[in-house]
Amino acid sequence: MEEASNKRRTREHLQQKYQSGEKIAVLTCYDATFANVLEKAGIDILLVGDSLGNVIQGKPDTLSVSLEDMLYHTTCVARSTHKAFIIADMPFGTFQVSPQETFTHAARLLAAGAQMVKIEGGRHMAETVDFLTNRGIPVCAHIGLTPQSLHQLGGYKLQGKKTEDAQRLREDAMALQEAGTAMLVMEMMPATLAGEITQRLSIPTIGIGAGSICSGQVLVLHDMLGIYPGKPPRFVRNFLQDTNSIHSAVEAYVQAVRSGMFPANEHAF
Ligand SMILES: Nc1nc(=O)c2c([nH]1)NC[C@@H]1CN(c3ccc(C(=O)N[C@@H](CCC(=O)O)C(=O)O)cc3)CN21
Ligand SMILES: CC(C)C(=O)C(=O)O
Ligand SMILES: [Mg+2]
Repeated sequence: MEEASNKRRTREHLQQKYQSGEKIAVLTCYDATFANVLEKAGIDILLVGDSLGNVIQGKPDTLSVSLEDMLYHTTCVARSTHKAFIIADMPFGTFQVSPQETFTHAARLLAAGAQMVKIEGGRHMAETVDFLTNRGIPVCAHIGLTPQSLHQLGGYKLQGKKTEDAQRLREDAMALQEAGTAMLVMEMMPATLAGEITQRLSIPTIGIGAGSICSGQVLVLHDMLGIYPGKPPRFVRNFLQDTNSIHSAVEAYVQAVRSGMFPANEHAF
């Protein structure tokens, strides 16, 4: 019934999927043509990620992606879709200063067509999540490997390996949920830790390099098509190599996420 509907997906649709135990399939998307393919292939959520700094702009990291960049790509994705749920990343520097300033920036992303914004960070972002949530802006939080903290973390590395780091991530997740977070991305964390957090929370979790127990999965589109240059991270699977079109590759991804076939142990930590 839901799949037949031509209306824009809402948080209620996602909540229904989450409660029925159906896995949520997410991919990043930055432009109109791919957005159209992804929507037709049944992707639940299109994430306009700040990974566009790497993938679209050819930068070494996401740190210099601007709000204007995010607004432009969010507009492209929103304009060309009619039912996909769209989340936009808040880029580095636009959500750290104050909840008030963050609201102003997040409101622009919603005006550009996003239904939810994503913010990197743990318990220290709880106040901002609370502020936005109470003023009409749903927030997805992002913990574990938070690429915007590259220089703080010392590289794109697995997070939560030490007992005390794992405990901090558990507490971050609880604090963010408490503050009203609608969804939680967990990146590059041990599968057992991400699974434990998922079972403890009452909001959907979306994993990337966080094992198969999460409520859903996300990958960077160009990674799962095998066209991003360089050695892909361990959590990436190339879905294009066994099919003959991008549409089929994306359908295979949706199917693999829904059936629990992706991620396999080889993609997890
Ligand atoms: N194309 C692309 N894909 C991504 O997943 C991605 C981006 N860009 N840009 C922003 C961040 C950066 N991310 C990254 C980048 C590198 C690794 C990586 O090299 N992982 C290694 C392990 C490194 C280690 O533990 O020391 C791996 O083999 O998984 C992981 C995530 C995830 N995000
Ligand atoms: C990989 C996902 C979670 C992301 O934040 C991005 O694409 O920017
Ligand atoms: Mg991002």
